[in-house]
Amino acid sequence: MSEPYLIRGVRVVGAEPTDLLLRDGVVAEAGRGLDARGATVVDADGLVALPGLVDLHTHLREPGREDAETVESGSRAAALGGYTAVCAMANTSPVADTAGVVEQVWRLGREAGLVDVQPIGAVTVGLAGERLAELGAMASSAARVRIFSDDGHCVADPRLMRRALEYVKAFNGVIAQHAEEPRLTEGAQMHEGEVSTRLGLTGWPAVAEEAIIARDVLLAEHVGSRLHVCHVSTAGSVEVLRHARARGVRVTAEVTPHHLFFTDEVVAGRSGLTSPALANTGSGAAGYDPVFKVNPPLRTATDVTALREALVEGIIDIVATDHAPHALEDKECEWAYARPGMLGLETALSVLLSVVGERWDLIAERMSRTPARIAGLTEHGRDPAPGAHANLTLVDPAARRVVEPGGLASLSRNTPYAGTTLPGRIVATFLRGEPTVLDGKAVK
Ligand SMILES: NC(=O)N[C@@H](CC(=O)O)C(=O)O
Ligand SMILES: [Zn+2]
Ligand SMILES: [Zn+2]
Repeated sequence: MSEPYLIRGVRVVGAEPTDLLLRDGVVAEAGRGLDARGATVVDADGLVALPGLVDLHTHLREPGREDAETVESGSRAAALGGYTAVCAMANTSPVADTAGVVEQVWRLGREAGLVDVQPIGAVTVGLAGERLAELGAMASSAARVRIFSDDGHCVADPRLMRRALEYVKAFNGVIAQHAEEPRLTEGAQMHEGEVSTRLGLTGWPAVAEEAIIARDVLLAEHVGSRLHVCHVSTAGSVEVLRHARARGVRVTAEVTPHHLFFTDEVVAGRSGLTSPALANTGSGAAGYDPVFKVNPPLRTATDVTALREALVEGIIDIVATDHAPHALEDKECEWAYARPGMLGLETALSVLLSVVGERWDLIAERMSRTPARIAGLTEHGRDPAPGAHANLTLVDPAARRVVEPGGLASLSRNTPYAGTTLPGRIVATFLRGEPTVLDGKAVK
């Protein structure tokens, strides 16, 4: 059993300061002026406690690309970002399409012991989009997989998608779709629009995303299954989701921090929004910087505004990082050859703070409670109150920091926020009452 911790004077989800006693993995007591009784005291004056953040969309790269990230390094990045649980995407090598691979990832997560690593299983064998993977075996494995995704690829075949949705109903699973009609994005390099025309890069049209979401919400409605939409990036997608919600379709959706923050203008070397958070964006001044290459691509200011409004309104349920580490040789090369994807775990909370301000209840809802519910992670996503598992993070909202790629715990360096000043700092994170981060540093 872990030693007890007394967190002194913390504002739980922004409320009036109180003390929290963490003992035996749970919040044992809450209230002012608690007796330390041998517990280690953490002075949390001015800090806000949030339920430990839960990321529904993380790429950990193990097995296969341990040079870019491992379960351990990604877990450390997650803890430093305030996370207590992450869902690990299946596009590893080998692909997480069998009980064996998901159990391996799950076990590596337990060994690292920094966050709960919940593996996501592939929908199709090898992500090839041809036949269903062993969904049932992954669900009944030790990893207890409930989310399935071919992320990186779209399950483009409508009949396969239908069968996957039907199959996972038996164990209340969910299919997380990377919505991209592949025929509409062949050779695509960035968002299709004014900027792509100016730069002479092949465009990735918004309709390639919207068409798949429209199809999938209709399929989910038809078979009565749960659908989750990964990294929603366009205003049109928000409208499709709004329509589906009104019809009572069981669909949830995520947006990434980067789609809330950047526009396609950064590809041309300019910041596209007039938000003060963007005025100090330090990187990308030269244009064509592959750090901004991502799938789906960064969109227009109209899209960013629609995504922000949808997140506040709840049409988009959660923020998920799509943390996508890539080795130097895959990113520091010509735009066309660079892999898509950017880091996210260590900056997500700060980015959301810069976008929505100190709306702590909204932040807790979108970054912890709802993602925990979608993933079925019952030990997570509960506000720190007596009886709850002691999975929480302490944030200093007054702190500011300049993001330095070399200072990140991720093995990769592809952060789009290099040189950017962001608000907020994670001071401590606790997983079942044990600190994984203290004084802003990883404990192990
Ligand atoms: N987002 C990305 O641009 N890349 C992701 C795959 C994905 O999320 O589609 C990756 O695995 O690198
Ligand atoms: Zn994806
Ligand atoms: Zn992804």
